[in-house]
Amino acid sequence: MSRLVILGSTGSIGTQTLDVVRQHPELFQIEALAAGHNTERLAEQIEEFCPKRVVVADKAAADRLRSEVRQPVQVSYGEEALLEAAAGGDADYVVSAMVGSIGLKPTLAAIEAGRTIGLANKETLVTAGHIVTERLRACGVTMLPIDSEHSAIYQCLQGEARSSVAAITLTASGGSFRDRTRDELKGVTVEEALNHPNWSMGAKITIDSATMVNKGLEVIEAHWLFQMPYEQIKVLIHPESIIHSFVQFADTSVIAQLGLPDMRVPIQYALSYPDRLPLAAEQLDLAALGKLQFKEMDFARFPCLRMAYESGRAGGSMPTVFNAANEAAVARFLRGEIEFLHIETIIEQVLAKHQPQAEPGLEAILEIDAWARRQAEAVSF
Ligand SMILES: NC(=O)C1=CN([C@@H]2O[C@H](COP(=O)(O)OP(=O)(O)OC[C@H]3O[C@@H](n4cnc5c(N)ncnc54)[C@H](OP(=O)(O)O)[C@@H]3O)[C@@H](O)[C@H]2O)C=CC1
Ligand SMILES: CC(=O)[C@@H](O)[C@H](O)COP(=O)(O)O
Ligand SMILES: [Mn+2]
Repeated sequence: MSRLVILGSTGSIGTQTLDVVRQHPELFQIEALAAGHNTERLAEQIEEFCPKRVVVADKAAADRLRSEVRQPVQVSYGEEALLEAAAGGDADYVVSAMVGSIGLKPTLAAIEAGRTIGLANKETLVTAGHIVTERLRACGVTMLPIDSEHSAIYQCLQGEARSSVAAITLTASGGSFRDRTRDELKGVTVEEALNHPNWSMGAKITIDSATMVNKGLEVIEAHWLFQMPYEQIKVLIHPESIIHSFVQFADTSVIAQLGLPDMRVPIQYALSYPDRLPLAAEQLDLAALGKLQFKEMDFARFPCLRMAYESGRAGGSMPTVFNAANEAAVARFLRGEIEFLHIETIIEQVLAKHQPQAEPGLEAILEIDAWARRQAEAVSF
């Protein structure tokens, strides 16, 4: 029996993680749940999964939740409580599925406490990859990828010598605007941007997918997860999201992982690794699909991917700035304050203003993250 903490339980990944738990009650038990403000959904999760403790973002949410739940559960709020939930209790596994670099500190707390990590929150590795990987090594903790591309690569690498890997390729759907020219991106609405062709995900990652920032974050995530130089990390457009990613080996062999776009597959793999469990989900039918398509990545069409590679290669504090500027810009777009194309302008301007630091510690990372957000908020159009 594995005892789980889910950070971000009310989100897209959180609820799908609970669906996996629902399918295997004999294997997984919920120790604690953490969420932001969606107390209605959290109350339902408490009723069904009986966690010992739950944490929400602030006092108002905690008060609301206390009035909504009938069964005994410890309800607390704020950062300290979040870190305690990530590290405390009898849990052995923490699913890191909050959105944004706010997930960094609780993920580090879980690592320090020796919990196995299932990582959906890619911003954690992008923001502080050098710190997270050093802490994983020092604490002897395993981190299993949940992000679909990284889970695919992880699966393709099983039993393979790292020295035989020539390159890894992350596939990209192209996002909500993949059939539009840059000219046609002027004036697109939030609603249009949130209409992902293949995946149903939270708002922030769906916008990231449309700007190709998501793939950029994933390139940096792959660099840290697989200790792979950027020259060996490639991106290919694959509109169907059936091949979740693939590895090319020295002997020219290619191993890919395929499946319908269903995040419960990589989530369950991360929870059950190294075993594979049955999952009540639709089967892939290649004959019914008939064909799969691929297209070279166009870096001029998607400048955010170019900026992500540049930030990743520069290293140090640059990926922190890339991520934080994007988070603030996406929030502004979702609030209706800026145009879609302003997201990339903001990232570019904030990156240009930054004085890079080579090996920032955690305090410096948090300050740089906050600085980049302030700069991104201040860009006017
Ligand atoms: N969705 C997907 O298919 C995939 C997602 N990912 C990554 O997984 C992560 C989560 O994505 P997704 O599930 O789509 O996002 P969602 O927006 O659907 O969910 C985010 C979760 O984080 C919680 N949260 C937000 N702010 C706070 C806070 N201040 N304190 C505590 N909890 C907070 C939300 O709580 P509440 O809603 O209650 O406020 C919610 O539970 C992201 O890093 C994303 O990039 C990676 C691959 C695929
Ligand atoms: C499901 C998942 O892992 C997402 O990160 C997904 O990859 C988004 O799709 P694209 O970024 O390929 O549009
Ligand atoms: Mn992904």
